[in-house]
Amino acid sequence: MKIAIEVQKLHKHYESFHALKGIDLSVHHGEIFGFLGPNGAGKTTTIRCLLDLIRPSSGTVRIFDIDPQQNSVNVKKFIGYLPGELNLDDRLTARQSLSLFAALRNHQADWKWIEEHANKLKLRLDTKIKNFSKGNKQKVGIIQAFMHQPRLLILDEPTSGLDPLMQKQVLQMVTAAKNNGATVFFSSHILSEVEEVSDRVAIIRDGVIIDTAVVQNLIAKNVRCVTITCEKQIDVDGLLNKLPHLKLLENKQNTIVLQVEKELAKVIDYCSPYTIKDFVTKEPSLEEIFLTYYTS
Ligand SMILES: Nc1ncnc2c1ncn2[C@@H]1O[C@H](COP(=O)(O)OP(=O)(O)OP(=O)(O)O)[C@@H](O)[C@H]1O
Repeated sequence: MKIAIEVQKLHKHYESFHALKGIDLSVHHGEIFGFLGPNGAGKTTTIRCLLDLIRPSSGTVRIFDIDPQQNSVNVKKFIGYLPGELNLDDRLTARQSLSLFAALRNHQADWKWIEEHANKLKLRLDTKIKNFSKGNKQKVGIIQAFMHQPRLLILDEPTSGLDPLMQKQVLQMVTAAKNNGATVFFSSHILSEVEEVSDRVAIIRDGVIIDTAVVQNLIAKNVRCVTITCEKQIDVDGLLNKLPHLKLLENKQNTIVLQVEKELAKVIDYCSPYTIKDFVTKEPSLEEIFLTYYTS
């Protein structure tokens, strides 16, 4: 398996604040890798270290086997990067901005591709940046990241500030890039979008990777979300004492919602004396699975 991004024991201190506490990551060639975490978890700090925009306190980064600290210019040539906060020159139009990005990369802009994608994103190329909303500026950032068809896309919250239709377009661009052979590393705190397009996902919280998993495996984990409604009020404390591995998601009047791994039959046995009126079980979304990581 070829590796596109390899990060080992990455630490970053901002003075006395320990923002990254030994991050290990390994992103395979040609995969879409979602980097999930709540605000302040360390996503942007990790991404900046990948691109050598900031230097880690310790640890190593390799991009296609190259150390970005040793070869920063070369590494950036084959990366398309969307920063979390993009600063564009207000005086330029979107078209002029994109021309500038192409010139900085010493790359001939592919205007057919740009115009096609500007259309899809409903971005007016001849409007000045100063007249753009936050979402439209984000679209310029997205196009500049993708437009030279880089081998590696590093996207910091690419759908931030976009409406749901535009978010979908961006996720389609991510998938199309993968289909053309690119590797995509993108951060997000929106679980559903990561679930939709990623092959694998890492969850970061407080500067620590708490899990890395294949999305399909996570979904296929034998975890079920169970909603049970009884005629009488269920003694939930008794249930949780008896089956301590259950996770109680909701408890409203005579209805409880549980995350259950193996104990489904025991839950039904326990609830039977309360006369079960309704019983629904479903696969949990990534959101429900990860909520347990975020809150535990
Ligand atoms: N330059 C800095 N100086 C001091 N602390 C910083 C600096 N940059 C980031 N931090 C802190 O490091 C932690 C991680 O920040 P980071 O921006 O990497 O998080 P994030 O996961 O990208 O969050 P968000 O989703 O809010 O963008 C936060 O607590 C943040 O306040």
